[in-house]
Amino acid sequence: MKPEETNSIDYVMEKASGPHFSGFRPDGLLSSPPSSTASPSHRSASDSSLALSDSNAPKQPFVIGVSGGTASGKTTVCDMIIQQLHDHRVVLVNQDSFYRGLTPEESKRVHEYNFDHPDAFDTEQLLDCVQKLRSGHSYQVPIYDFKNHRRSSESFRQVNASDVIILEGILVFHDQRKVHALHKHIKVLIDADVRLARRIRRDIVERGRDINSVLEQYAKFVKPAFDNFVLPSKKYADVIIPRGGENHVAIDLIVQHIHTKLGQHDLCKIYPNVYVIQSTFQIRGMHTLIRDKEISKHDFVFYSDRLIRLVVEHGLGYLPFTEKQVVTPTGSVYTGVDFCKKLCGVSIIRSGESMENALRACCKGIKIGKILIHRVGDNGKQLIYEKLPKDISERHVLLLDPVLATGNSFSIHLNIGVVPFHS
Ligand SMILES: Nc1ncnc2c1ncn2[C@@H]1O[C@H](COP(=O)(O)OP(=O)(O)O)[C@@H](O)[C@H]1O
Ligand SMILES: Nc1ccn([C@@H]2O[C@H](COP(=O)(O)O)[C@@H](O)[C@H]2O)c(=O)n1
Repeated sequence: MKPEETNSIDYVMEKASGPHFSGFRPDGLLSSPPSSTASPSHRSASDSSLALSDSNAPKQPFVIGVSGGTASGKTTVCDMIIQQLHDHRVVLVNQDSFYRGLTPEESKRVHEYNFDHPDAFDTEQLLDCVQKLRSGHSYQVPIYDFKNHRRSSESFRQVNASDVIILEGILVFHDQRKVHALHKHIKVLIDADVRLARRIRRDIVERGRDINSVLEQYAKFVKPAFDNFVLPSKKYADVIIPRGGENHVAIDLIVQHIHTKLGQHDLCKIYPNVYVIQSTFQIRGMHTLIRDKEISKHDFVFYSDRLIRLVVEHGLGYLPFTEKQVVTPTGSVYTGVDFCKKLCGVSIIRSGESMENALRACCKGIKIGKILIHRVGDNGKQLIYEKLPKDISERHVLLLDPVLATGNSFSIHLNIGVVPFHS
């Protein structure tokens, strides 16, 4: 196929007559969405693309600290960030969960207890938690009850390893060891009178307090601790969010920044309908072989071909199918699927002939209208992105040649991508 034909996707689309898609999608028939290096388990079964990664290595999570005075809107801001990062695995760790439980003696004199002093927290345990999550382990986070000032003895909240860890609390920046564990420091600042008003309402409604005890505690402990411990760390903040959760602009900017840090160059980030096939040792083994400069030509072709077939087979699973019933030789009815015999476009990014041949071989019995080949060089991801057709979300399957990335950094993240149909 000539390079100029790579521009003819529009032509293929226009030529296509009638609806291309049946309402039926074969998602349920596919294996469950794989873990991707980019946004692993958050992809739903209805996400309609896949890509194959050869890197099982867990990425270092991005760790953010959000601090600020009591009732400044820290939790609200974190919730908003988490909502916007829906395509990533994000966990919130509240410093509050690590309050030490009061001894019976302390409980009797609770009005004299300073919950706003750093010693009120089990900082060692909090650091242990952050450390474990950073290194990819899950953690059983305590559940703290503000009404009786104790941790639950039976239940924990299981927090799993994630792409982003958000650590939230009044004194997150107080301990230097915590500060060092964080990649970004965010401070929520809001007028003291607004905070006090919100705290009064919250503590009465949610934390079982009365107005007098809230005001007394505020004057005796909360305000002095804010002045001594919370406010001074403002100078270490990377981002200050005035007006808390009302500040949508600041929150959007933070989310954008996190997206960037998590790897904007992943194809998955650019094309949200791409997802990653879980890499197996067998796949990694083949990638290892084809990258080895000592490999013989015969073996290179052999293993590349196997990889290519894998991606083609996966890609074809995303073509449009309709439900079809057949009668088996024993007379029973089998409900299966049949390919919608409508025109499809299939784009192949940088094809040696092997990819196209594998596709044609795999497509026997399926009418692929046209195969479009996008030739790109293999020496730089930028080139690959530029060459990707802009309309890949519509009406055609796009395959990335697994050999494409051999030897360049792009391959570490993504070797094979299939961007299939959108319904
Ligand atoms: N922008 C806002 N407008 C009105 N109430 C708010 C706003 N942001 C937070 N609140 C309320 O203030 C209280 C404290 O907010 P929260 O986010 O839990 O603060 P923090 O985590 O800093 O203690 C909650 O009851 C919350 O519903
Ligand atoms: N048993 C407790 C524990 C803590 N507090 C107060 O909670 C505040 C921190 O929580 P925020 O959600 O407001 O950040 C802190 O100011 C403590 O005074 C409490 O009242 N009782």
